[in-house]
Amino acid sequence: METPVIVAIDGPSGTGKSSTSKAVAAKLGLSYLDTGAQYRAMTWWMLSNGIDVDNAAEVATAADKPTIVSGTDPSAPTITVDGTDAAGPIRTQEVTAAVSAVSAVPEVRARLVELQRSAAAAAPNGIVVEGRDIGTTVLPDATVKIFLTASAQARAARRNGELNGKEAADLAATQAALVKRDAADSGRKTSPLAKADDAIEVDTTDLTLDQVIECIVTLIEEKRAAR
Ligand SMILES: Nc1ncnc2c1ncn2[C@@H]1O[C@H](COP(=O)(O)OP(=O)(O)OP(=O)(O)O)[C@@H](O)[C@H]1O
Ligand SMILES: Nc1ccn([C@@H]2O[C@H](COP(=O)(O)O)[C@@H](O)[C@H]2O)c(=O)n1
Repeated sequence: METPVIVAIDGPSGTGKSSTSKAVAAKLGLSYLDTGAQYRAMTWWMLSNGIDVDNAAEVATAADKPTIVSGTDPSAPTITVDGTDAAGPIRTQEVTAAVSAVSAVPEVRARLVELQRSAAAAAPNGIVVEGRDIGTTVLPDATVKIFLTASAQARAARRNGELNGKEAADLAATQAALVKRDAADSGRKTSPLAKADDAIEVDTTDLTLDQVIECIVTLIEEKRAAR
């Protein structure tokens, strides 16, 4: 049997990590894990349980309380918190605004990194794991490490495109929010958003999603062939 392939995909917000990772995993028959969804799930639980997310000590004490379970099928990824489907609630603005503070707390990271490593170890054919510190901290021995980037303008336009005219989104405000979250994620002490030294950087600004997927599938296949 072939050795499972472990793919780490990191990068700032809105660079295409989720869309790309799901498609690459589906194409190659691998599992898929969205670690951002786990930090969001932890944040949602904190907000729902009256924890002051700006009080790191309070967050640290509560970090081992919620039971967070991620389903790793790339065609139907799931996330539950204490048995409740959290896929919708973790995408609210309230959670997005609070998640960087919660994810900066070392006790939160320790708890979730353990879950992430267990998911990778349990994936029968291998896994694509996306986040901010997968290549640097969670899976430093990953077979392939990718660091996705894109200009802040392109990322904001992509995010606004998701709204399909449902809301009159202000492009400048979207961009400012993305840049603010990236700064918080890059500036924290524990496992900041960073490119691993051995990661391949792919600038997606002028690439279509299909081109990015193809590029990463090719990189993985080349690595596999060379093993
Ligand atoms: N290369 C691309 N060209 C155009 N649109 C793209 C490209 N890649 C992704 N998108 C779109 O950009 C949006 C953001 O992508 P996605 O959610 O995959 O990014 P992300 O890096 O996972 O974001 P976050 O870190 O905030 O969760 C989605 O609407 C997606 O369809
Ligand atoms: N490995 C990771 C993944 C995510 N985070 C934090 O979660 C936030 C939400 O991530 P999305 O991918 O869903 O946008 C992100 O802004 C980080 O604060 C993390 O710390 N480490």
